[in-house]
Amino acid sequence: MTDRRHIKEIEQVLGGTQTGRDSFVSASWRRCVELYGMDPSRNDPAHIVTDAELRDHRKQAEWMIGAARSSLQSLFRQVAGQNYVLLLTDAKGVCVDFFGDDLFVNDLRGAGLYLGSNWSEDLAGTCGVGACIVTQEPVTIHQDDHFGNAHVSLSCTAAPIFDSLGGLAAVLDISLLRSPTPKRSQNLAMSLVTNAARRVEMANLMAEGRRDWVLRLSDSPEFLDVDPEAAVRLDGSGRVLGYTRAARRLFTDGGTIIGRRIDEVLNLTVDDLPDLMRDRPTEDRIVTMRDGGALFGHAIAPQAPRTALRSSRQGGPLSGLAGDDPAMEQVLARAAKLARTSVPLLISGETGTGKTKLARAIHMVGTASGFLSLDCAGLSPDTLQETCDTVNGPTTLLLRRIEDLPGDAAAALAAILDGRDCLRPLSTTCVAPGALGLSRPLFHRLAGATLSLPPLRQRQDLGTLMDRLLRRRAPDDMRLSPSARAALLGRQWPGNLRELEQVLDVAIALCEGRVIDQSDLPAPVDAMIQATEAGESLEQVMEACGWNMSCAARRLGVNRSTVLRRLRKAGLQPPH
Ligand SMILES: Nc1ncnc2c1ncn2[C@@H]1O[C@H](COP(=O)(O)OP(=O)(O)OP(=O)(O)O)[C@@H](O)[C@H]1O
Repeated sequence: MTDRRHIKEIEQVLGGTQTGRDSFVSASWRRCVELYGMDPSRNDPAHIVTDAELRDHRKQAEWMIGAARSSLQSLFRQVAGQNYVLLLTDAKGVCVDFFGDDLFVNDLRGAGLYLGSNWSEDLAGTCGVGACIVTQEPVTIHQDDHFGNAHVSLSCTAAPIFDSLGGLAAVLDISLLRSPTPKRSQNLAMSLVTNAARRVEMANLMAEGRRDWVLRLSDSPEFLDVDPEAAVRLDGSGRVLGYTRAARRLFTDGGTIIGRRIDEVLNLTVDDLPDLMRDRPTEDRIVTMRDGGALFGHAIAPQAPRTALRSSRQGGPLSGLAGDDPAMEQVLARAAKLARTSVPLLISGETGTGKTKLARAIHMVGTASGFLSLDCAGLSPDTLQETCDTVNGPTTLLLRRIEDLPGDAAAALAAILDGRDCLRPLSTTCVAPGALGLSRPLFHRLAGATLSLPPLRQRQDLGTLMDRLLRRRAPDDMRLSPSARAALLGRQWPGNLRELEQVLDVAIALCEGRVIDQSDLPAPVDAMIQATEAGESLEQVMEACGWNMSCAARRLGVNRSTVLRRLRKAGLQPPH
């Protein structure tokens, strides 16, 4: 487009005519004339700050340059040989870092695509960086989208980078000196630059967050651990300390995000974060949102000493494991004191009492930064050795179900523990410690102290645990009817907390409305086993239940319509 046509189009846009330009371009042209008093016919050269000013800008942006470096390098490798230039500018538009082909340095410098150039809109007119700073959104300013004639050969695609408090910190720009005419030729550049900006925000949040929980979130399980979409940094009570831009989508009301509690928007509290750590399969780390959506979560535990989480009474992972139960209080108080030592711990209790969960919480409160988890059943000495060879610094070694450890692996374990002081074993077992049958040397290397978890039927905090699990696993306002609650409180729970979780999951799935009733509860495992063992016929069950469908359904562990169907099939009818 000639200079004259470009100027004419700007005049038309100012006069209110739609010329087919993107609206954010027209808005920027208007600002250039009406706000900054610019003249499109002037051929202003690039604005370059002085060396002293550049030093100041770079110094202020030092942390961002550090966080962005590796993302910029990898982005530059991706576009190598295609004549793209990468600019990192600060929030004022001054280029503080630069990657370009040395062959074109003079051309790039002349066009202002270089260190120290100032691309703020009030100086450079409509341009990628300037428009991005004003709109705080990714933009492509392609060729004659630029306001001044000096820049109309450029194509610039820019994405904002936000600091963890939500303020604009920098702009990442990818530019071409000469590009194909269609604007859509830059769609790929847009996707590259927005992804790179997201990674820079993530790197920055991770670098800040070593003393806090970080919860990373992704729509798809494949990318969760390698390239998550969003992240929040949380304090010990689950309040947001920092976030990446993409995490704004969680807080849809548009208010301030810092200081908000994560359980306002997600069905989890900070006590649930250990369940989202990397030792769990990705598919199991589903986080449901209060609005009904679901995401995959990856929780990263604090790495540095966490003074705020030291005792179970002060909040944190240990206190979240129990409500008001005297036996659990004693176990957790003991665990809190032992957690920060390097004493090997043996945690015993029936299946599903929460031994693994307690071990993770102890790791969280302790000082070791590394965490390894192994199931002992079928563990080979080679796998054990290979896993322990990855250790680099103080590490917790969680050994699940130590009673199942094969003999040859037991010998290897004793040797490994002898050779590596940095490994702290936390073992779990369903067998009483005295009956474990481990060799004496290995026993002493594993059980410096023991912790014994009570079965759920003996705990006095069953009601609190039910409420917490329901809040975590069910939609917002789902609750238990008084009779369902009483029925659950009266059960024996041979499968302990695991069984409780499963019973609630079934009830939530079967419940039609918002109130879980007795008929939504699966039959107690014991009753099912007894019914099968006693070989009760359908008729006997019906008689025992006074022909009450709901009662029979519960006793058989099926729903009412199944009972009805079976009755019809068996030709049974209630006695008149
Ligand atoms: N205090 C708790 N509050 C809520 N849920 C819990 C609690 N403790 C454990 N759970 C849940 O119960 C289930 C079983 O817990 P965990 O795996 O820790 O038990 P375990 O004693 O190690 O079981 P096993 O001996 O069978 O391996 C898990 O899904 C866990 O999230």
